[in-house]
Amino acid sequence: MATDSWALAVDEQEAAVKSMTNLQIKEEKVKADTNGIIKTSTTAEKTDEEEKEDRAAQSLLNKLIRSNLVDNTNQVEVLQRDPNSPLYSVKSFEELRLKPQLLQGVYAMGFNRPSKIQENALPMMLAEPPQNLIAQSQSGTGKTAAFVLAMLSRVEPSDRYPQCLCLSPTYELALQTGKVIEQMGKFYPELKLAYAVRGNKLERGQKISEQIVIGTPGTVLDWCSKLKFIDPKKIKVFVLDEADVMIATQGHQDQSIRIQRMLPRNCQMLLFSATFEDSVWKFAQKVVPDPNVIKLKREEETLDTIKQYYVLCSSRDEKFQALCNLYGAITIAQAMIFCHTRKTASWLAAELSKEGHQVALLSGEMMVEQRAAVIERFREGKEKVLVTTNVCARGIDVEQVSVVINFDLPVDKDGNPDNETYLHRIGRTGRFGKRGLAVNMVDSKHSMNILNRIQEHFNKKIERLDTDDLDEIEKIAN
Ligand SMILES: Nc1ncnc2c1ncn2[C@@H]1O[C@H](COP(=O)(O)OP(=O)(O)OP(=O)(O)O)[C@@H](O)[C@H]1O
Repeated sequence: MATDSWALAVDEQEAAVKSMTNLQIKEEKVKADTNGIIKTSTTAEKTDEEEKEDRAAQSLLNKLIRSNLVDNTNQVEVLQRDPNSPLYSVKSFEELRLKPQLLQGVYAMGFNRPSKIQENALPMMLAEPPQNLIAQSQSGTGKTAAFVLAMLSRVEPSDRYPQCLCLSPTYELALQTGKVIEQMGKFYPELKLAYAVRGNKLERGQKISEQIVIGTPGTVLDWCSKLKFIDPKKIKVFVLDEADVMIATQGHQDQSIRIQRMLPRNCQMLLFSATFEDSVWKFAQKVVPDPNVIKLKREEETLDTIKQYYVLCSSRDEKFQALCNLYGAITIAQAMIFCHTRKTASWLAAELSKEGHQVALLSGEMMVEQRAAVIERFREGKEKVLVTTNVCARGIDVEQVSVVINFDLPVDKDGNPDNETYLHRIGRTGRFGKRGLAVNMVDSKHSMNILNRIQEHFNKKIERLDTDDLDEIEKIAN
């Protein structure tokens, strides 16, 4: 499969960033910090809640760091457009009767069997006549691979015009999906892919010959209407990926609907989303007529297998001291330390480094690629401790983390306990029956009150821990 040279340049740039050492990143951070202190503290003093959550960045980050499927034991929920037609599901890729080149591509990617969502979604997407589908499941469950397989199955390589159109919310996400298309289609040398993204300028009056086009709504709309590079009437498969991220971006929703209106009636429409709020569902119904619907619930997080403690302190410095006392015990495994603000996270990482501990800092000020590099190193165990803020670490799964320290307890913007975040931070440590450890730092009456309310909410006792008592620390670590 051919790749445009500019796309290659982006790849190279990305690879260069990925290969940056953590030291470089840390040095950059230090520079940024020093500048920040001299200049102003406005960015540093923002709380987590004030930081605008950037869904596209979060989604890209997840894609960059993910190397395999996330585990999910929930049942897939299927709502058929025609409830009387038989429901097919497959347990192997062979059963799908894919073209041999495609099956080869699937195996070359190391896939042995379909993921949970793929078991049901693939037969539906590949059925004749084509059926429309709305699918929702959390990130990392195999949605991208599923629709890429559907597009590659429907495309006719000898026809030299666009037949499949895929919309992504951002330039970077489009490139990531493009990579999957290239990997899976690598035994199809005649198949070509075009990127309809800003900066990819074509000559006016040109018609593109690539069979698959992936791009962002604005540019795709221009290519279909104003510039007429694509004849929308010839599109057989239309994919709208990351619908929840898409509608969070101003203008994308309208542009997507306008594109969809130009497509022929018999074009297969597929929409994917990691979450399914009402707004996403309304949008999905506008762009996908007569859909089948597939949903896979998130894996539930529980506090059952987690030992929870709190440490009573009277100031931030005392919290730091308590953390240092605990340090030996927590670094037996890998630990994540959560702070409320970027400023505290930077301070804490710097202080721990001064003590000679090797820690990684994940901060909202970093570029997505830098963040991915930090997480990658942490996953590889190059650092055993990761200091971060909640916004930054939301949705990131690092399976081997078994210790979570709440340097600051999670609170919402009104200062009330944020139980959901507490569960999400801690719950991940005890997954798949593994035992986990959570330590909460409490430094005021107010935070003690928050802790009590968290205990009440989950109806689980959080034990007091004395970090000066070495025997006790030893006990919790084992
Ligand atoms: N059947 C499979 N067997 C093994 N690995 C798979 C399979 N399907 C997908 N994967 C891998 O699992 C990871 C997650 O898959 P994919 O990116 O398709 O998930 P997703 O649901 O689209 O996630 P996101 O919402 O973040 O885009 C990828 O590394 C992908 O290569």
